Amino acid sequence: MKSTETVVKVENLRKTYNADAVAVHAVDGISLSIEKGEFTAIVGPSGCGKTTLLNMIGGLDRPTSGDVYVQEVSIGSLSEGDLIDFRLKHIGFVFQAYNLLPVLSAEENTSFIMQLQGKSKEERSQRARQLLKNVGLEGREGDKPAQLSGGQQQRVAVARALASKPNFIIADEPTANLDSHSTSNLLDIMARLNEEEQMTFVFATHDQRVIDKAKRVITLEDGKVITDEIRS
Ligand SMILES: Nc1ncnc2c1ncn2[C@@H]1O[C@H](COP(=O)(O)OP(=O)(O)OP(=O)(O)O)[C@@H](O)[C@H]1O
Repeated sequence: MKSTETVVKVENLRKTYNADAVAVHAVDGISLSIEKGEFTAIVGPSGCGKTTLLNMIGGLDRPTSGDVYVQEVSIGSLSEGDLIDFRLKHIGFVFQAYNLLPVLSAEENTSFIMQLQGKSKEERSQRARQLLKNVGLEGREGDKPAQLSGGQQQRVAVARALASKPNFIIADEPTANLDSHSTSNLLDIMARLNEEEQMTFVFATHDQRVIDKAKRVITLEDGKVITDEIRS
């Protein structure tokens, strides 16, 4: 039997918003595990809780109750400062809007997290260049985001997410702003990183092209998991 390594475990997770005095159960009692090497899509209609779930898994938002374990650390029990350090080391993020720093070059955007981690200039530069090469951006290291297409910017965001050698990458609607050519290029890169380096990806997506590539599809409705399908 294939051995598995759990990278994320979610236990009875809930997030309730009380906007306008009406309780919205954005995530309503979800328990699941993500294993190393998964390529998982979280899907479901708008408002079903995908982003809220991902934000709690990534430690960007705190649950109302329940817990998230990353590499067996209960991230809910970390102080704000420790959580920031933990995220930097263990979790990579790719967002719909790329979120690159406009004044920094592709290489500087990629190496920024390593700078926060105190890595030497030489190590940062070497790794950033290698990562940009891996996402097909050799020769564009000095370009600022405005000089790159949306697809190229998103590939810088993937390189940046990989920079800290995270345990997994969370990608919230990463293809929402991309044309079909850039989407297929980005998906091929992420699938290759998944196959060759066992990098674990968790997507929130509406995009059928992402869903078609996923090895596991978790469907949410009203903050609950309604199906969890592993594909062979
Ligand atoms: N900060 C907030 N304050 C109040 N309600 C919120 C907040 N964030 C999310 N919600 C509500 O929680 C529910 C889940 O939202 P969420 O953004 O997680 O859904 P989603 O599945 O990611 O949607 P989409 O596919 O449109 O991005 C929605 O009803 C939303 O209105």
